[in-house]
Amino acid sequence: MPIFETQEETPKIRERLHRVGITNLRTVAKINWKGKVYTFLPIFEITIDVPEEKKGIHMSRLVESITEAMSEAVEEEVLEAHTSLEELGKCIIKRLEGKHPHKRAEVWIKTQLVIPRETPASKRLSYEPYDVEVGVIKNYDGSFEKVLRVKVIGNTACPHAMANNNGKTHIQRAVGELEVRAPFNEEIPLEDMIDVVESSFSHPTYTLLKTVDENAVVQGMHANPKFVEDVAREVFSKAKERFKGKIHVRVISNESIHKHDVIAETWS
Ligand SMILES: Nc1nc2c(ncn2[C@@H]2O[C@H](COP(=O)(O)OP(=O)(O)OP(=O)(O)O)[C@@H](O)[C@H]2O)c(=O)[nH]1
Ligand SMILES: [Fe+2]
Repeated sequence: MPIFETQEETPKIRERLHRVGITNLRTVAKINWKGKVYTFLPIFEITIDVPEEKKGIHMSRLVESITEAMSEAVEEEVLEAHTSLEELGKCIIKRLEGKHPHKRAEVWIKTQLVIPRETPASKRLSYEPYDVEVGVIKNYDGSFEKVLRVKVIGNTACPHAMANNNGKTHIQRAVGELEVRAPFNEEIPLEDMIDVVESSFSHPTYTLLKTVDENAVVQGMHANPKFVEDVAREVFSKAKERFKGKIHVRVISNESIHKHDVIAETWS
């Protein structure tokens, strides 16, 4: 049964589209992260451009590029294939080049990193989850850039209430987001980006807290009161110092005394 390649027809309305493809695709990815193989369950978005004279793209070829990159990893036991999420993204685009003509491509990988941490007082092991997103973009000129995003949950103790209530204050969880956009070969470890955000709150949060650890967090928060603006400024200045690229910071504090949140955002 012949297949009619309707995608190859010329559309009635001739407009170029910069991003067409697959989003919300869930699959598995194995990454050799510093010599240890980790399994991720990421959500992928993969797009290419469509020229004005083409009606559509051959969607299945984008999925093939992802699944083949995965199986290549699994078969070759991921010892050299993908040493980072961005390497995996670039490998998928390289596979796509052999499958589907295009000028511009993007692969976005959204997942969680779980990093072992020590609790502040009892020094127990606690596994801390962080949302991360890696975008690999092949521009029309063939250059590759990447966008790295981390989202970290910390807390803020309000300095204003503390100054006006003999040391008593309101404390809330806060979410810090840091994005760095840089040329592909720039060395920017996601875990360093996470450290920059996590060290800028009144205090980090932990999954495991024994009473002695809880005491340390409470003491630490009160000793380090921060506005949402203070957290954003600190993340921004540390990120500018440590990472070469375009920096974007956004901090939202889930205020414990309001039914709304407060936000602070800045970028280079
Ligand atoms: N361009 C386009 N494709 C769609 C759309 N909706 C579904 N499809 C996809 O069309 C795909 C099938 O077309 P192709 O990918 O070209 O499959 P094929 O022609 O058998 O495979 P090739 O020989 O590699 O071209 C399926 O994966 C569908 O998901 C849409 O809105 N636009
Ligand atoms: Fe096709």
